Amino acid sequence: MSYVDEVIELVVKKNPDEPEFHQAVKEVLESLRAVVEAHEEEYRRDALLERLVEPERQIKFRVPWVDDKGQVQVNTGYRVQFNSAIGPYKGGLRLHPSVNIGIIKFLGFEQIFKNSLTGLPIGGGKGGSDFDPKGKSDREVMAFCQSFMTELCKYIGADTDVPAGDIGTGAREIGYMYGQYKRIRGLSEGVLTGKGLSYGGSLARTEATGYGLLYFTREMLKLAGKDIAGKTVAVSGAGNVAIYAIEKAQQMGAKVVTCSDSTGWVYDPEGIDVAALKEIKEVKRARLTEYKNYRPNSEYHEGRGVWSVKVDIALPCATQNELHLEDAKQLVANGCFAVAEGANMPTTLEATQYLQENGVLFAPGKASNAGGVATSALEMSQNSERLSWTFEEVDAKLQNIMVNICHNAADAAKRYGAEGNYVVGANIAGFEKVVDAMQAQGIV
Ligand SMILES: NC(=O)C1=CN([C@@H]2O[C@H](COP(=O)(O)OP(=O)(O)OC[C@H]3O[C@@H](n4cnc5c(N)ncnc54)[C@H](O)[C@@H]3O)[C@@H](O)[C@H]2O)C=CC1
Ligand SMILES: O=C(O)CCC(=O)C(=O)O
Repeated sequence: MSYVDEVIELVVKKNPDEPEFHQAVKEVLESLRAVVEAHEEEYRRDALLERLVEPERQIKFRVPWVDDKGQVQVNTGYRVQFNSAIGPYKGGLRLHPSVNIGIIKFLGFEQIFKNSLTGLPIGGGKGGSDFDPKGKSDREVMAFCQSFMTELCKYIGADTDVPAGDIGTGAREIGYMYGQYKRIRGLSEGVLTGKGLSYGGSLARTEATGYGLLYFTREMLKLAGKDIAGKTVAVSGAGNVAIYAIEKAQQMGAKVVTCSDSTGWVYDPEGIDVAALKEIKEVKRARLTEYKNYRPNSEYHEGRGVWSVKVDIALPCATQNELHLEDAKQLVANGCFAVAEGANMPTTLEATQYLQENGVLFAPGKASNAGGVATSALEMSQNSERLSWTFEEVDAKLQNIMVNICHNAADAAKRYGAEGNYVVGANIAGFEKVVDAMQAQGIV
């Protein structure tokens, strides 16, 4: 059996009931076959892949808090510090009822390679809790965040582990967590990113993941001799990534006709009204059913269906495994020629394979959504030098980083005979730097 297959089997055996983690490991290791075969003796001797798939540390903790009725609630908190070979652990905190250790491990594993691709010195980590901020009062969210940080603060710091937002964790939650960290540790330091602008946040961090996705997509299309202007686009999700992806796509001259949340989706033939979407989701924290009040000619449908619309480009920006094989078939049948992931692992392995086999340009999230964490690293730099850069400065660096990631992934794919395959290219380019750092630091 090949070394790659042995390690995949080991991961499944050692981590039962963690299907998302298995999926992420499979996707990465299978695309690294050629690199691993070229260094097999050395990697086997050093148990390099076994070390890569084993988190350096997993922290799991109780999060008790009191709801508005005076009832004590108990959630579970997690932080997986996966790999610090190239820098302090870096990655978001997900607050969603579906969170479990397998989901945090898949996200932390992906984060290692994504962070490496940014070219900045950040290692991979991820955390979160099964707490659901939906429908909670501000006071309840604050009570949860303070309790969560009371435990988490023992394990993080500006030079050790720097969490940020993810699903369910936005500016409000980061603010409450930062306040509690400072109160307990007495340190005003860049321990979290995605902070508010009044206390150390970076301009353009809010927009960064969505904007970065479009900078990457535009470059990938350019390398294929295509242009984004004038194209029709389907976006899923209606959160931080989706909103700013829609905004930037429209600034680039494309028309985005869909968005979705966990209960339904919107089709707006005239193009999504971003101002309305921001008001519904960022201000009112309401459902997409409200969208029709702003745009009477739009349609709202219960359930899923974004991928059934005829578009040129698809940008999944909601959550993992939201684009299935049947959706991929429908997209191809409708003439879609590019799919770029804004979310983490939104496309199943079978759907990815089908899209690639049918000539669709496919950008994996670890490359195309890396603009968020890259800008978080820029926020860390600003915090360290106690300076704030302008929006234009940060945005220019972000554009540069996304263009570089696109070229590095394309070049790595070409080097290993897989021209045009951004999954293979991103995994190889991300892996090479991490492995180099791990080998240089000895057996740790
Ligand atoms: N916020 C960031 O900077 C980054 C986020 N990501 C990824 O992007 C994705 C979206 O994250 P954010 O926009 O930050 O979160 P968010 O909480 O702002 O929005 C998430 C959106 O996805 C929808 N959603 C969540 N679960 C769903 C489900 N099971 N079915 C359908 N829709 C669902 C929600 O209704 C919401 O519209 C996630 O996969 C996240 O890991 C990746 C890189 C950076
Ligand atoms: O900004 C960060 O540190 C983390 C972003 C994140 O969680 C992600 O890239 O998935």
